Amino acid sequence: MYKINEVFETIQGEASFTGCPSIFIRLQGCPVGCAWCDTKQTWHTDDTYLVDLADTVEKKADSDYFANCNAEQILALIRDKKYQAKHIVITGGEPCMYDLNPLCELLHENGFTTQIETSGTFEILAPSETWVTVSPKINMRGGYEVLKSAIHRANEIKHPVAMMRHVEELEDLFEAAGHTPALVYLQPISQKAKATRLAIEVCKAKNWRLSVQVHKYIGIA
Ligand SMILES: C[S@@+](CC[C@H](N)C(=O)[O-])C[C@H]1O[C@@H](n2cnc3c(N)ncnc32)[C@H](O)[C@@H]1O
Ligand SMILES: Nc1nc2[nH]cc(C(=O)O)c2c(=O)[nH]1
Ligand code: SF4
Ligand SMILES: [Mg+2]
Repeated sequence: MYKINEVFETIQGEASFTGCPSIFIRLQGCPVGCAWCDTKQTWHTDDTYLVDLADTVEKKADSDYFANCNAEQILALIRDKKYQAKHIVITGGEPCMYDLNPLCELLHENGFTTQIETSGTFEILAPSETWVTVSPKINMRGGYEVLKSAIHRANEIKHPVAMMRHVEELEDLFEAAGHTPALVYLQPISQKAKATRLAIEVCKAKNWRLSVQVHKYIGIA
């Protein structure tokens, strides 16, 4: 069973797939606790907040209600909504708290591509065709070993930054993992001007890329 916080169709606003029409599946539950997290409503998994799957579709505002369902029910919902997007982003919360193989395999069999957004603090259980965006949460839950293997699996890194220390921690992680992925994005935390300036300067210096959460600038989900 997957706990679904919300399902909606939008434009991917972050990293390599920016601009790609996408169906977002936001899973409930995250024990990592980033102070600046923009989806704190997904942290808990208290079943007193259970609703029907239909009530998680295109929520008008962030809420901590969620539905329990299986992969077939998610596919049926997406079919029913007649969404045009062929790319599905599974985010959270922390989606890798779940085994994502059954869900991604079913979506692939039905002609969708999949992407997951993960903190790298849990083992990544997803097919090799799934595009994995790792946003490593360093010195948080899970420990360095899990994070290091996530760096090797990642198709891209997307690292939230506000201070130079965040950049240094990322470089230390690449060093410890013995691997620097080809695609490294820096994402300013909460659109702060100082964080954005830092990200721009570091991207130029290291030939990394900038990810600015386009959806927040244009006011879409
Ligand atoms: C909400 S998280 C959910 C997926 C997963 N738990 C993770 O952290 O990757 C989705 C993405 O948003 C980023 N993010 C969360 N809050 C942010 C903020 N205030 N500013 C910039 N990026 C943020 C995360 O680092 C991650 O890349
Ligand atoms: N448009 C849009 N793009 C996104 N990319 C990653 C998101 C996330 O919350 O994981 C997100 C999101 O919430 N909305
Ligand atoms: S790991 Fe992701 S969902 Fe969890 S607190 Fe951090 S940013 Fe939020
Ligand atoms: Mg978001």
